[in-house]
Amino acid sequence: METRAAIREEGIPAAPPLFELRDVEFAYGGRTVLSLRHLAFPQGAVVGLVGPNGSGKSTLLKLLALLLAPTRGQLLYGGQVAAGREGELRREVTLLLQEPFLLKRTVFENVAYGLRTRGLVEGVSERVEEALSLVGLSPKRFASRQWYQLSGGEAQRVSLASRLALRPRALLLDEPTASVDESSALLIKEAVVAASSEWGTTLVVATHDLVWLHEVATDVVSLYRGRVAGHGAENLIQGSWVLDPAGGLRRPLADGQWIRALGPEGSDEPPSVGILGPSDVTLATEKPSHLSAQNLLQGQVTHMALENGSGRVLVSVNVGGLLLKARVTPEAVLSLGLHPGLEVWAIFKATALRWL
Ligand SMILES: Nc1ncnc2c1ncn2[C@@H]1O[C@H](COP(=O)(O)OP(=O)(O)OP(=O)(O)O)[C@@H](O)[C@H]1O
Repeated sequence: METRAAIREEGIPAAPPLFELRDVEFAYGGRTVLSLRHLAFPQGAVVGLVGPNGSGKSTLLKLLALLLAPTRGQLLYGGQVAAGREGELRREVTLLLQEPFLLKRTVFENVAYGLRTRGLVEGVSERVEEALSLVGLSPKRFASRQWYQLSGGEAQRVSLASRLALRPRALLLDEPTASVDESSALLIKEAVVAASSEWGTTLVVATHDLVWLHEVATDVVSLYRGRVAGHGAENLIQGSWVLDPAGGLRRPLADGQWIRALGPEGSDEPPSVGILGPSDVTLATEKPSHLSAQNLLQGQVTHMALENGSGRVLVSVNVGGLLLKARVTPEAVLSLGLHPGLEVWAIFKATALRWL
């Protein structure tokens, strides 16, 4: 079956995903923190990893970077098992951490280091200059600076430049803009998107910058407690689910409204997180008079972003302090006159909520 799925109609074999995880588990000291049945990252894709703190994003990136090995299951790279090929693959895959790590040398030496360790002798200066320019650092002004003569944002950009200089096949980024100022963040985002479009670099980015992510990502993997909660902008509705006297479950919102859901079958304990797909949420600008859906929540549009993967618009609505995302067509945005600040009704069925 799998072989057939990998063959396109015209008989040309489809390229295997750059990374593929099959029944992968990872445990720290006996505690399983990742459990992934199947996950594939196509070549040239821009994949976002989202999820609350501790959901396993960094651990997954370290597995992809071949810095950790699965406790169980298989990681495939380019269709072949990665185990045993780590040294070779680490030349193609590079990970940028949240905190910049620089050698105690000049900017030039930092960016050139990886090229030299890979045996490149010719054209090192050109590659360093190209990489520095990509992250918005003038080679003239910065190449000879020492590592301690940089701001946090500049240091992170040098760190990124040292990876871009390698023209990696896969660039893995762990919250690359979390601890830098806005202008550095913009330059970092532009540089990684340029790497993807110029060299076809596969990007996997863990970030809380959802607006940017939905603009550039071809797929968004939502993690929760080490499992895939869904693809795309899933709403993870955590905490405080209680039994509803009218049946099912309900969760209070700060403004006195309630979300209603049907509980997972066969469980006496209220679950901790409900998953609601943004396509299951409908928006209305007037309160509907006839309604079969059990959830009718009043809120305010806070922001809107074009979702690169689907061509739809993700509309974030603040309902009683909870940010709920709805996926709507561009036509619906126009016909409803949606814009930030608008009061709307978010509508979804109690049965639309899934449980992890
Ligand atoms: N070195 C470690 N030793 C033991 N447990 C760890 C280690 N690193 C992470 N963990 C645990 O593994 C789980 C997943 O952590 P991970 O850092 O991958 O999550 P994350 O989604 O990247 O979180 P954050 O958004 O806070 O960076 C958490 O429960 C965390 O406490």
